[in-house]
Amino acid sequence: MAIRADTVVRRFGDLSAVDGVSLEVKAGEIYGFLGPNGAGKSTLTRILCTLLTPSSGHATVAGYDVESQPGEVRLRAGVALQEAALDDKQTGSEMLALQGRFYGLSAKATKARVDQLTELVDIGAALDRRIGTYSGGMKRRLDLALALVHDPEVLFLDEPTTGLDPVSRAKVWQEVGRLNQELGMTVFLTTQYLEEADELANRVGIINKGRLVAEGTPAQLKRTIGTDVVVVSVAGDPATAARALESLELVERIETNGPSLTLSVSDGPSSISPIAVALAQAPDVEVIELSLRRPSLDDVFLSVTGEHISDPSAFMASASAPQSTKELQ
Ligand SMILES: Nc1ncnc2c1ncn2[C@@H]1O[C@H](COP(=O)(O)OP(=O)(O)OP(=O)(O)O)[C@@H](O)[C@H]1O
Repeated sequence: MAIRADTVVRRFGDLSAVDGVSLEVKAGEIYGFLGPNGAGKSTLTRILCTLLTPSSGHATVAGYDVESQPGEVRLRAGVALQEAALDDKQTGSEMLALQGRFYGLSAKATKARVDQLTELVDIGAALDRRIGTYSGGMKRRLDLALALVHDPEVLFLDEPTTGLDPVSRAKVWQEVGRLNQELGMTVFLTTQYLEEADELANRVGIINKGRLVAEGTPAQLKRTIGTDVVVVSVAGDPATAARALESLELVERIETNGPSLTLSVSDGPSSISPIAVALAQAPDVEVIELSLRRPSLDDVFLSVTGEHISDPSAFMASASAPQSTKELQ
């Protein structure tokens, strides 16, 4: 097992940022740790990378205990955290060489490794420029290369694409996929982006308020929601609309979130007209929007927590995060 967490708790004062998380990640897997801002993703990642000790519970990485054998873990783990510690005045090559020395590689071995990595993370041409001139996407790729210098067994990526534009994001996805497929590297990736977890991860753990609330392959998780999802927005009382829909046999589950109702149904196309008729008959309810789609991981999150993962406050928080205008090029 590449990663094993057993009832890990981390408290900050009265707050349990990680509240009894147990999970296992097999060698060669990409595990997506999905949750909104403040859910506890970075805290668990830091524990697994030996940067923070758990308040209780145990964890191993590559078979070594994160508390009693941190040196062994660090030799086998590569880490790219949200706030990359890059020195703007150095060039990419200088930082990579320094990282090689830090891990005790000879100059020759470092050079060979850097040649291999620059191809892998597509940063070759920029390596001899100062890091201060890099775009946000290039900094992330350099940070990824730095995490890979010592050829780790397990790679930890904490929100690797937050703040990146869609093109840079797709590039990071491609690289992570390649590392996993070509080198068989185990990847533990935290994200607040549903598509990222869906696209990259073999298995996803959903974390909310420090607890693991659902786990499975993206397909398994979505299957728990039903075959199709109908989303209805209403003016008037959503509870009245929900009551009108509850009596329909074809509706398996209803989640109400503000004026919006998310219905799980087994057969979407044939559910639309009975749903529209039931809503038309409900007193003081006006339908603003009615749409049909396939289930997403957000529907899974909504069904286990009662909230959307992508609520506006999450977007506000990420918009004001350090990676803003300058790095978005
Ligand atoms: N050093 C600390 N001292 C006090 N509270 C902390 C500390 N680090 C994290 N927290 C709190 O623990 C909770 C979980 O934070 P964490 O950074 O792990 O969440 P996250 O899921 O990674 O969110 P984000 O996407 O914003 O990074 C938050 O409420 C946060 O404010």
